[in-house]
Amino acid sequence: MTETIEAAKKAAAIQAVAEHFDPSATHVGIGSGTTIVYVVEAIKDRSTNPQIRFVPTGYQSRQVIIQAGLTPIAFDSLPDNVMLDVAFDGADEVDEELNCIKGGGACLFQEKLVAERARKFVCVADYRKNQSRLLTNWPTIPIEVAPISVPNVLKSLQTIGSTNPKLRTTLLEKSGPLKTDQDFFIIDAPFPALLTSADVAAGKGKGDGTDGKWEVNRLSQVIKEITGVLEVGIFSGLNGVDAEALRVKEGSLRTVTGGQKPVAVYFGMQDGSVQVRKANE
Ligand SMILES: O=C(CO)[C@H](O)[C@H](O)COP(=O)(O)O
Repeated sequence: MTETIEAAKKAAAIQAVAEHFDPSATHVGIGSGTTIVYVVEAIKDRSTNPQIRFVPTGYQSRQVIIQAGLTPIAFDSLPDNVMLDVAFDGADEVDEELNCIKGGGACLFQEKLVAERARKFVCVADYRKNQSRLLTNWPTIPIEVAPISVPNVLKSLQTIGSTNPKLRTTLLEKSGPLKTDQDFFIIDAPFPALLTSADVAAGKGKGDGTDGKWEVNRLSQVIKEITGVLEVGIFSGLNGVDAEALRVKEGSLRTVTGGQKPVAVYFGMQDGSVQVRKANE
């Protein structure tokens, strides 16, 4: 089982890198988790530009870059006019519209910053993450919160329909809440499976939570508005390519339009094949 999963992650990583990593790229975002390790290995095999710099999404991600003999650069030292050519990351669950749940490994805030800064954001995952709706197999939405706000946020989440949101603790329960790279906490909030925007358009629900059902984007916005929430582990909205097109059209700031959704997700399957889900297909 573990061997099949690891082989699936590796196969997906190799194909994603072959199709989206240009060896002449100058700046590349690197996400967090176990799958990203295979992505970095594949990049290392292909990279020909000694000047290339890798932007990590946290401590673990930075270590993966360094251990591969590649050069990290901090997100906040990127010059204003520099976009990442591409960013790769894992995901905990992905729906039909390429909305993702992330944060299973307690990284989500820096992952979102990096995804939004990339011209192309590409996700790599194994078959367990491939679902038609979010919260099918993955049980909760990870939410990064300021420690002092935990009771308020838990109460607000219950008000909007999360049955039993919980503060994430370390594996050793006695050592208390798990801390993120920002020294914040993570709350894991269960909700019923989320509607896609197509579900709402097709009249399968309003998606505003009134009947207990939330649409992905609506839920993400409502959680983000709770005081004390730094970031929500739902990556939705536009993908980087569409966000860039809108930014150019409107002359607006990139961060206004977002760009958190991947342009493509590579799923390593149980039989060794790779299934690719792309935007606008
Ligand atoms: O969001 C993340 C970390 O917070 C990871 O990208 C996500 O949890 C996937 O991890 P893995 O590749 O180990 O399955």
